[in-house]
Amino acid sequence: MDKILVVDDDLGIQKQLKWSFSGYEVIFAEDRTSAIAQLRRFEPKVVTLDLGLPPDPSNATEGLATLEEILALAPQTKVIVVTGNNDKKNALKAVNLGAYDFYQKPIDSDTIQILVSRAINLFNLELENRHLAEVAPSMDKIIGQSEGILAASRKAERIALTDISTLLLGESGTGKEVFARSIHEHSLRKDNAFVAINCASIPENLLESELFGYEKGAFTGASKTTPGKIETAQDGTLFLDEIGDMPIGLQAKMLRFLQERVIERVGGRTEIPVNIRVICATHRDIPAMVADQTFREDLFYRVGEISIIIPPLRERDNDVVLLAKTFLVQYNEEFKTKIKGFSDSAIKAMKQHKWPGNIRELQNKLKSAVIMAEGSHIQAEDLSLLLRDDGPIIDTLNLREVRELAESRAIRNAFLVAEHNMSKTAELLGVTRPTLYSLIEKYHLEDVKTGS
Ligand SMILES: Nc1ncnc2c1ncn2[C@@H]1O[C@H](COP(=O)(O)OP(=O)(O)OP(=O)(O)O)[C@@H](O)[C@H]1O
Repeated sequence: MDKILVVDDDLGIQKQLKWSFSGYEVIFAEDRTSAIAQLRRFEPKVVTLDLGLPPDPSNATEGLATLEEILALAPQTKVIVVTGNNDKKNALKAVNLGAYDFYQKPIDSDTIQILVSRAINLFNLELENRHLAEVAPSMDKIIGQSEGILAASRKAERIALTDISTLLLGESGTGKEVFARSIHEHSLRKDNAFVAINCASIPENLLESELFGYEKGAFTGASKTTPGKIETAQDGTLFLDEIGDMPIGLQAKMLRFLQERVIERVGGRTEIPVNIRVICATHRDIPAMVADQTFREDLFYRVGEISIIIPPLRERDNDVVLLAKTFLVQYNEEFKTKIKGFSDSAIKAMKQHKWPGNIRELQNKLKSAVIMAEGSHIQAEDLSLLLRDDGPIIDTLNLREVRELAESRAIRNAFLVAEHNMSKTAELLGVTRPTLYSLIEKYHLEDVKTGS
C-alpha cells in the first residue's frame, strides 16, 4: 500500500484526511521533528504539509523549513502544501522551493484525493524512469536486456574510468572484444589507440616480437627496428585476447611489463616506459591452469584485478531474438535484401538452440539465412536449425494445444528432412498427402505451405 505522511497539528484535519485517504497507509506527524522522523522511517511517496506548524502556527516559517528539510533528505517525495485560505504567497513560495503542489483550506475530500493520486502516479513514473536509467547502461554497442549482460555492462561501465586491469571471461564469440572496446570508449583514454592482439592466433615464436617489438638485427629477417603492439598502444588500451594461450616463457616478461610499466624490444637494451591500460580475455579456466602450473599465478592476479563474466548466448533469455532482429536490419542493408522478420518457428528454434559459437554463430547463420531465404520471413530451416520436440509443455493451454504444437513441429521437421518434398514428408509422417495438406491448413503452417 502506498504511504502518505500527513503533517498537521490539527487533530480534526488528521481525522478527516485519514478518512479521505482510505486506500493508502496514512502516517501522521504534528511538527517538524516528528515529520522528519516519520519520513526517515516510512519513506512516504507523498506528504501533505500544513505550512502553519508549531511552535508558530500563525506563520509559514516552520512549514517552509520542514519542506526544505524533507526535500533535502528525500527529493523524490511529492509534497503537497496545505495553506490557510488567503495564503497564496506562501503557497507559491513553497512550490518555488520544490513542493509538488499546494492546496488551500478548507479541505475538500474529492479534490485532495485527486491531487494525491496524481502525485503518486508521478512518483511511480519517476521511480520507474530511475530504474530504467539504472539498468540501461550506456554501453550502447552491447545489445542485450538479460540480467547477465546488464550486470556485465554495469560492471564494465563502473570500471571504465579507472585503470584497473580487467579480465573478461567468456566463451568464444560472446562479445569479449566488444566489451573491451566499450570499456576503452568509455575511458579517459578513448581518444588514443585501442590495440587488440590475439595470443592464440600468433605462433609462439612470433608472439614476443609482435608484443614487444624488435631492434634491427635482433634475429634473421629483422631488417629494421619495429615497435610492438604494446608500444603502439601508448596512452591507450591494449586488449590481449586469449591470454590463457600465452606461452609460459613469455608470461614472465609480460608480468614484468605489467608491474614495472617498462618494456624492452627483442634484441634491445633500452627500457621504454609505457602508459597503457591492459584488458585481457580468455575462454579458458585460468584458476585450473594455475593449479597445473601452465599459467603463472602472479600474472593471473596482475591481469585479473577485476574480472567480468560475459554469459554465453544460451543463458541470455530473449537476447537472442533482440540480437537477431538488430542484425537482420544490418544485413538487409548490407545485402540489399528486404526480409521482414522471423517466422514463429524461427524464433522458437533460435531460443531452443544452444549456440555453442555464441553471437558469432548467430551472425553467420543469419547472414546465410538472409541471403538464402525465399520468403519474406526467415524460417527455422533458413537458419539451418531444427525445431526440437521437447518444448515447454507446461506453458501450453491444454491438451489440444499440446497436440497442435507437437504435430506442427513434427510436420516442419519431416518437411525439412524430406527436403521440401510433400510426398516424402507425408510418407515420413505415415499419413496420406491429403491428410498432410489438411493438417498444414489446420495449423496454419504457412512456411510449409509455401515451401519457404
Ligand atoms: N552484445 C552484443 N551486441 C552486439 N553485437 C555483439 C554483442 N556481443 C558480440 N557481438 C558481435 O559478435 C561478434 C563476436 O564478438 P567478439 O569478437 O567480441 O567475441 P569474443 O568473445 O571476443 O570472441 P573470441 O573469443 O572468439 O575472440 C562480433 O561481431 C561482435 O560485434
